[in-house]
Amino acid sequence: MAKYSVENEVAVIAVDNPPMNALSHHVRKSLLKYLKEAESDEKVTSIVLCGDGRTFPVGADIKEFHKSVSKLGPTILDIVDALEKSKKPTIAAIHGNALGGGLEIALGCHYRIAMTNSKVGLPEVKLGILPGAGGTQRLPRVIGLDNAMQWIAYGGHHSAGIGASLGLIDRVVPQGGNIREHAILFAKAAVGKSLGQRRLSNISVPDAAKVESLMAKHLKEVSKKSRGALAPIVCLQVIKSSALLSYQEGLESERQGMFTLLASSQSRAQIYSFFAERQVSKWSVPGVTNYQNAVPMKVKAVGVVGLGTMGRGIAICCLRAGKITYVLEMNTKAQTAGVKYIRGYIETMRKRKQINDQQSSMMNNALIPVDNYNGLKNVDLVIEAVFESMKIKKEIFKKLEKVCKPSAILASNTSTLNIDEMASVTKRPQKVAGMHFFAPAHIMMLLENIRGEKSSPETIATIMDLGKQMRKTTVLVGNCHGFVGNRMFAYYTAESSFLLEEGAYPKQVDDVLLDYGFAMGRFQVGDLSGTDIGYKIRRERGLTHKQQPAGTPERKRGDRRYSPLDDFLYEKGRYGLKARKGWYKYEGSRTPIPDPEVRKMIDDFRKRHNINPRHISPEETLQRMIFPLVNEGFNVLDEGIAANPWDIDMIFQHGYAWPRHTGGPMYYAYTIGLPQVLKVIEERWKLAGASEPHWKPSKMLTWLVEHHGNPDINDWIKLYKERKSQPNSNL
Ligand SMILES: CC/C=C\C=C\CC(=O)SCCNC(=O)CCNC(=O)[C@H](O)C(C)(C)COP(=O)(O)OP(=O)(O)OC[C@H]1O[C@@H](n2cnc3c(N)ncnc32)[C@H](O)[C@@H]1OP(=O)(O)O
Repeated sequence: MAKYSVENEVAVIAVDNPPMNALSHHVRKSLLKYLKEAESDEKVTSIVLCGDGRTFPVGADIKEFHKSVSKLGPTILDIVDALEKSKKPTIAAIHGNALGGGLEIALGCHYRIAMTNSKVGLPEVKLGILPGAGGTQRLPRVIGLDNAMQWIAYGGHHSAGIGASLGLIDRVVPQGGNIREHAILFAKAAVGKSLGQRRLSNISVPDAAKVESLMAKHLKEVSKKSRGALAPIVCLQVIKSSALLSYQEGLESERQGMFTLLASSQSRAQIYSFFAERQVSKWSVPGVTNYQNAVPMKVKAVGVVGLGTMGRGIAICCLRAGKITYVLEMNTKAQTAGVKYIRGYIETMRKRKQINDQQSSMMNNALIPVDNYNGLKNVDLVIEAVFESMKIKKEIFKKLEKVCKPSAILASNTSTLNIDEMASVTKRPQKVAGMHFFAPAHIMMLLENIRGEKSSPETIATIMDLGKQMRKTTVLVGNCHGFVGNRMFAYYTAESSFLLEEGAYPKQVDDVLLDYGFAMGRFQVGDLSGTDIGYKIRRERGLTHKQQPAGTPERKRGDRRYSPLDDFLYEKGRYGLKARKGWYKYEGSRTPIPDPEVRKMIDDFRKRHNINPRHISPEETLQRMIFPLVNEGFNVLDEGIAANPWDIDMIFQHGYAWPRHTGGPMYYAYTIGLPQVLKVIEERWKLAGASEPHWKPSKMLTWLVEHHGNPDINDWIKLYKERKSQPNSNL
């Protein structure tokens, strides 16, 4: 709804639709009604449009998309038109955020004033759509084509100050000012002034002459940054119309563009992702506890054990979240290097204006290096971040048990190992959990939190809350080898090496993944993170080529298929980008170049094993990489290791850079259709057999297909659990 009042001859229309004042159908109706009322009231001389509560409208109601209610009039465009056509000056009074359709109605107003700390932007591209209420045509007319392309094709939020410097915001109201009062004064002063040039649809695009070169520049950038995504490209094409066509023709092109994008599976996937991101914080452990009833502990001081790459990144996350951060590293050289890195990073953030001087000195003061376990006696929570070895981790947990106060939570940053086994060496298993950060920890958005069998509700609530304070997408999962992300990802990696054995080369596989939308292929990523990482993990598990007793078949571990190609690569000193050679070679830049030496290694291997290389199609490559991972995703759901398919999808989007426009592996499977996915998995299982158990069709996937075909992704868990809980379900 909206609220209407008249103050000192100024009509004030305040949108009132908490929490974000989204422009839902009932809001649009009420807005248009009050606009007409203000227009026809002779006592009203000008009109202010604002938001009640937290913010100016943040856009269309995303929940209405793909539903018939979104089409019910009046549309946002009807409101924008009414505001612009008004004979009385209209002023948008912005506080909080004016985003998407919210900014578009502000663009319909003749003037815009904004609080200094408010943000403006057209982020629709992130939902796989475009600004559909004239924003693609008005924004370039006011801030120029180049800026509008940048704003719309990337969907960033911008400060009111930037908006003012580009002519979008007419006045910035300083901190502490009352936006409504300022707007009323502004509106009074605007009465009687000509509105002709204030109507943005009347003016022309200032840098229209540069349209072709700007198009080329932005198209190149978006194709690199959002590979495979449709929306940024359609946005650019539609913005181009603002420079070449009349306003009305441009609007028609916007309408067509919106139609195309709304019909695409990409917009559905991105809208799903928007809600999934928010949904994961509403965690629950069925029958035990959930985000609403568990109370987090207050965490003032955190300890980080180990100052390697992970420890450093985690310490930065803790400092940024305002924690006193004790970093324990007993090796003096490693400690000096680690502390230098952290302080250097704080300085970089200050220089980039991500933090101010005061925040920088607070973070520096809060960083406390210690060189023995006693130094951790006052912390509320410790995160162990040492090498991935159960033996070492257990020793650390025993020491922590002795020195840390009884209330302290002991967490491990393990990426694969059993949390319960670590908890078993302490007297406080209820206070033990996993906090799996992804490298580089201070950059990657994901935190995969692992609840142990005995983790208490308070412990779970505390690690989830800490993730939120670190501004990470924080997902709660259960305990098993590799948890959710690495357990599923293992099959993606394994299949990629099997593809090399059978006929593909690294670039061929990577190209398919790039076409799918990944920013980097599997082998490029391997080189970037270092081929030594995987090797050390396999060595810890006794799997590497060199650890096998004589006579062990090269391509088997136990009764399972194994590809030793990754081991051979490492043993040749090809550690990846840092060694300038890995799956690719690197000559003076980070550009991967296919290397004949790697090709020979693969060819020799095939000859030794009498493998006749065959052509592997892009379709087969993609299916072989993604479907086993999806199949394992269903096992993970079946076992309750992940609570919902969107938990898995968020792990992959934020931890493994899975292309957002596909929604993630589980949503992608839903888009393809579960019956089709199952068919491929079943065919492969027949071919591969017991030595490749990752192709064994998941019970949950099979049951869903048999009984429901391709049910809505929101119903998977409900349908399956209902059936599973029935007696004699055999599930
Ligand atoms: C013919 C078509 C014509 C015009 C089309 C226009 C297209 C659009 O306008 S699309 C929408 C564009 N706007 C956005 O994408 C902004 C979306 N919102 C956000 O980015 C954030 O919510 C935020 C405004 C930056 C605030 O962030 P934060 O403070 O972290 O709050 P959240 O947890 O994100 O949100 C709280 C709560 O509000 C729900 N919500 C937010 N925005 C919308 C929305 N536009 N529509 C519906 N619901 C929205 C969000 O889901 C949260 O709900 P919970 O139930 O509490 O999880």
